[in-house]
Amino acid sequence: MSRKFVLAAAQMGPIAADEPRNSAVTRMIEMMREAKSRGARLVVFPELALTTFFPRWYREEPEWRDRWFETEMPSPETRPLFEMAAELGLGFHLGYAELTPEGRHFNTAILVDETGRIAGKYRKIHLPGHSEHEPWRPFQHLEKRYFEKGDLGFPVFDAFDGRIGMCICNDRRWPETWRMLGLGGAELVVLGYNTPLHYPPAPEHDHLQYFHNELSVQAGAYQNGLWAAAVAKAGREEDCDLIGGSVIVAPTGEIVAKAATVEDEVVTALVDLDRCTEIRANVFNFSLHRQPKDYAAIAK
Ligand SMILES: NC(=O)N[C@@H](C(=O)O)c1ccc(O)cc1
Repeated sequence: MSRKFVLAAAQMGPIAADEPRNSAVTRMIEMMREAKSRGARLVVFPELALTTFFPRWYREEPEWRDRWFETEMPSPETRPLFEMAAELGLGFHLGYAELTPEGRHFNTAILVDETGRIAGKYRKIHLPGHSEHEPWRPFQHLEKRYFEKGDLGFPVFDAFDGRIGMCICNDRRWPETWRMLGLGGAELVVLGYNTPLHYPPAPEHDHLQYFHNELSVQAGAYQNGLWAAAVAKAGREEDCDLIGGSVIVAPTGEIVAKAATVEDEVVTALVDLDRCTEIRANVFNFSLHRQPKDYAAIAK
């Protein structure tokens, strides 16, 4: 049985603060049709894909925070994505802000299969930024204020005839994320990001933002012998420039597709999950070559 399929990365341009969810959903549905017309089986949307990147603002009112969160999935506004998935036979990955019935807030991503069923969920573990207002910054990065650390670990799901893992944005910079997913048997890792071009704590690194994105994703893919798709919300969003550069990366670490704009843009690649063994049976054959007894400090 061939385990080749077309994977689509659906980069999104900016979402304005006053852009309603149904507008973002309409943009996504258009990209689902585009992905399907190119033969895709799975389309990957960014982190927090339904709204603007609200952690850039400090506001104390709980009602202000909660308006960015989804209390159900699907909801009346997001159901069209699920219906389109089932109609087209096209799975998707979606990042959104999740408010649970118990009142917990997470930065979440789901994997939806070709029948429109939720096949997996992940809640972001490496929350970046800060939790208090820092007025010296030109914009805030308050993920540590508005979200709780994810509580689901790094799960890997059986879907698309393979093993699929997820992570979210800042998680991609951490080798532990990729190794946990690799140890879970992931053959494809999908993720979305909102990465500002300007990094206020170390502006001398601003010119490295695209490089660090590729460096992290290519290393994660190669060192664990898996495919990866990293998908941006990009462009000038409410006076904050976000990088584009969405990529699909092979288990060899090679970039096989890359977005060229900072707008809504679909890029596709033919992904053969069986190619993971090129790496996993050789240089990164975990059972032959890993030395976990010497890695104790990593888990402390
Ligand atoms: N949404 C994210 O997780 N974005 C992060 C990233 O790109 O890794 C990030 C981390 C620190 C910053 O000051 C800004 C952005």
